[in-house]
Amino acid sequence: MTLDLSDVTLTYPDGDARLTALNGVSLSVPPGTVTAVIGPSGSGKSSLLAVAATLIRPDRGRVVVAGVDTGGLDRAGAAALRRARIGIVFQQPNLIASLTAAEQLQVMAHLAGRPVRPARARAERLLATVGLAGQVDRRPHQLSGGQRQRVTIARALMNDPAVLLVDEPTSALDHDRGAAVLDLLVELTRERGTATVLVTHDRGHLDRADRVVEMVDGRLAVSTG
Ligand SMILES: Nc1ncnc2c1ncn2[C@@H]1O[C@H](COP(=O)(O)OP(=O)(O)OP(=O)(O)O)[C@@H](O)[C@H]1O
Repeated sequence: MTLDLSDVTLTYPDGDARLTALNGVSLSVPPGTVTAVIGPSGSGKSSLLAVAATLIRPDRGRVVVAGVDTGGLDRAGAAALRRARIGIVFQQPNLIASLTAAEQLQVMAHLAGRPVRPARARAERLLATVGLAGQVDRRPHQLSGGQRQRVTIARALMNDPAVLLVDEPTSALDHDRGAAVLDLLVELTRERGTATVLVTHDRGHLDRADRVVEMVDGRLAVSTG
């Protein structure tokens, strides 16, 4: 498995007590597959992604990314693993206003310590893959909402991640554009062999996923497919 969470428990401080956001969650995601995570607001979906992304360390349990047990990493080690092996697409396209689409991707190469100039060609290829061949030199304000989300998907793939974590990618899009973005994510997952986890409220698109799991009150309640 490319992504393995076993018996993960995460709590947050809550006044004098602790709030349990994840309660003994286990999830394994094979390469080249999409696991959709659904569940009510506050059930722990974003917390699950944050733990898988190594952005938050769980209180208990194991998170293994591309064969690396992240429990043994310090902050710098986790950040390096994240940059090299994990692609993240957030709900809102968090692009840098002053940079062109290609430059948004080149920054990722720079952050991973790779040379920026050769990254240009790779950025252009990836943008073409997500249907933005003609938009590489446009800045975010010159792109539609769907195009901006495509830039963030291409950016997440820039360093060839093993794990792709996607939080509500269609929430800002209408039905057809949302469907197109999800089709693209499934296609890229198959082509690149990423272990993809997709948090979504949108039950209309679930048939695209290989598996659907449901979070309820910090637990993985139902698993289908
Ligand atoms: N930084 C934090 N500090 C304290 N409590 C938090 C923090 N982040 C989340 N929580 C709490 O943890 C629980 C799970 O939150 P989480 O954001 O993971 O849920 P979610 O399923 O992603 O919700 P939504 O669908 O509304 O985004 C909630 O009760 C939330 O209030």
